[in-house]
Amino acid sequence: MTARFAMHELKPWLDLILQRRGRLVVGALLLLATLLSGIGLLALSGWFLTETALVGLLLAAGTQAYINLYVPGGGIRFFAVSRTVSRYLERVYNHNTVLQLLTDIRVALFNRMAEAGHRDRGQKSGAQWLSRLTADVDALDTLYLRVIAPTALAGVVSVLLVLSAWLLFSGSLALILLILLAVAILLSSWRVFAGTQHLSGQLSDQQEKLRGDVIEHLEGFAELTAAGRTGKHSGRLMRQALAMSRTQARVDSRAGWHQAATQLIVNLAVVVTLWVGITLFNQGSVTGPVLVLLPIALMGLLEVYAMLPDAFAKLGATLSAARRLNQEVQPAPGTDYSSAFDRQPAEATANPLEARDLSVGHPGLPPVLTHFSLKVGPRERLGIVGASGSGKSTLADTFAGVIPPRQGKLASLPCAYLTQATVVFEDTVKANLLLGNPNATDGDLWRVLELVELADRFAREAEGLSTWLGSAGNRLSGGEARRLVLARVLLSTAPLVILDEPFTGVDTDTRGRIAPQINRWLEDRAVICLGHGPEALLPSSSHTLHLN
Ligand SMILES: Nc1ncnc2c1ncn2[C@@H]1O[C@H](COP(=O)(O)OP(=O)(O)OP(=O)(O)O)[C@@H](O)[C@H]1O
Repeated sequence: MTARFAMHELKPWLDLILQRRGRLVVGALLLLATLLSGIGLLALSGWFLTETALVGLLLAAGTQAYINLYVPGGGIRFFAVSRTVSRYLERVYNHNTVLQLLTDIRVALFNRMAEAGHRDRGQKSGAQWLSRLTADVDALDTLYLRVIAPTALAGVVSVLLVLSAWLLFSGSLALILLILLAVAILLSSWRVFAGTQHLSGQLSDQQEKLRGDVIEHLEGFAELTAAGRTGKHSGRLMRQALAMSRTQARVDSRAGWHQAATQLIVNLAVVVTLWVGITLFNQGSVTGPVLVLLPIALMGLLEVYAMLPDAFAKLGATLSAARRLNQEVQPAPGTDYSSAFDRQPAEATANPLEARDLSVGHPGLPPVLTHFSLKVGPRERLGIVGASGSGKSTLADTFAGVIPPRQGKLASLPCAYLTQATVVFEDTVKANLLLGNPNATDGDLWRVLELVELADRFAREAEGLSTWLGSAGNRLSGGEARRLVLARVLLSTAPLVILDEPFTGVDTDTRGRIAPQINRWLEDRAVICLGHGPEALLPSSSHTLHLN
């Protein structure tokens, strides 16, 4: 990846980060104050020790000499205190900034994902989403604190030390230091990035894959155990983990070598400065204490240089994170069918749903149904039946606006949609139901639970409507979970209701009792019900469409 391409991937996120440039500048100044205090402390202590040693030698030789202990002593205390205080403030302030950046990035990401439409969201596993929304976002939020601020700081402090060398020592030493420090910065930043970018990106992909596979392993543990495959499966995970740690070791080794080389160059700068200083001292151009001041200050510079290789070794992973997130927020080419989908306000159309010459299908795949036209009138009951794979759910997803139509025109009033998948959120019964209608009262919730024959089930629980349903509703049976999500959809007041296989997992007797009640509950609304056969539908379908 070229530098320009790298910048292109990072640009939207950098623009976002730079919106807080006031905080970034204050944070960088606090970092600078910490570093300068550290360097000041080292340099002044070195100067002071040398001065006292020289005065001691003079006194021992019987020569009269004196030293002012108070001014340098006060300076050393000042730097010791300012270093602690600025370090503390810098940590608190910059970590606060990073948390604010994290919020900005998450909010921007969610907004842009919402703008980009639904697309093929369902094709990614939960683990992949977890990776996108945590690891990838985290990689971006540390960009400022790990990469931008320390690099800028290393540059500024290096320039200050070069200027000091020029003023205190000589122009030629300043030139040599300028070259050595520039090489050190390039080596610990750009060279590390160039040498680890590919590996670091690979590492981030391996981490995402391993995380997903481990979650899948845990989720499918019962099935794997029943099939006697846990050993083989975990062996595969171990091999993946091993490959990942090998990549990590290669990244660390490259960063380590560059770190060693950087330290060598800075130490070389120290030796050169000392050597030039001794020559100048012998010529009487500098005093002994000033001679040690600059080399020790250069050693203090190592503190910030040491941070760079590790940060730049992770930059490749940050770029892959940015690339993945950019893909998430941009509509994929050829999948923007927004013009074909027209969700009109309730009063704009007489019919809750009208489809004309519609083609439906999943992005990137051939359409499942073509030239499909349909009108659903107010209070109409339409049944759609078809064999497995005939395209019922794809059609329902299109009607509900989850996937855009491939061709044709679709106009629809707002709808309540019961998908084929039973999705129960890790929350209470009440919170799960209120998703269907946030204005529903507790009385409404009990009524709809009564309708789907779950009221007794939750009335028996000590917590009633506040009963916690566990991860993915795992405290419910399959049929109970289905009836709960059905209740959620029934609570909605949308004029159109789409029910995809509403009774999956519900026994025939219960289905026979609750289906007529659902009919009455939805009396005023249009209903599209989809299933494999007529028995899966609501009993009162006014007509039934057959898909092949
Ligand atoms: N998320 C998806 N991405 C890509 N293809 C899909 C996706 N979901 C379904 N398909 C494909 O689209 C076709 C229609 O599937 P769909 O789920 O609409 O059928 P269905 O009639 O609802 O089947 P079933 O009764 O088994 O639920 C199938 O060939 C299926 O493989």
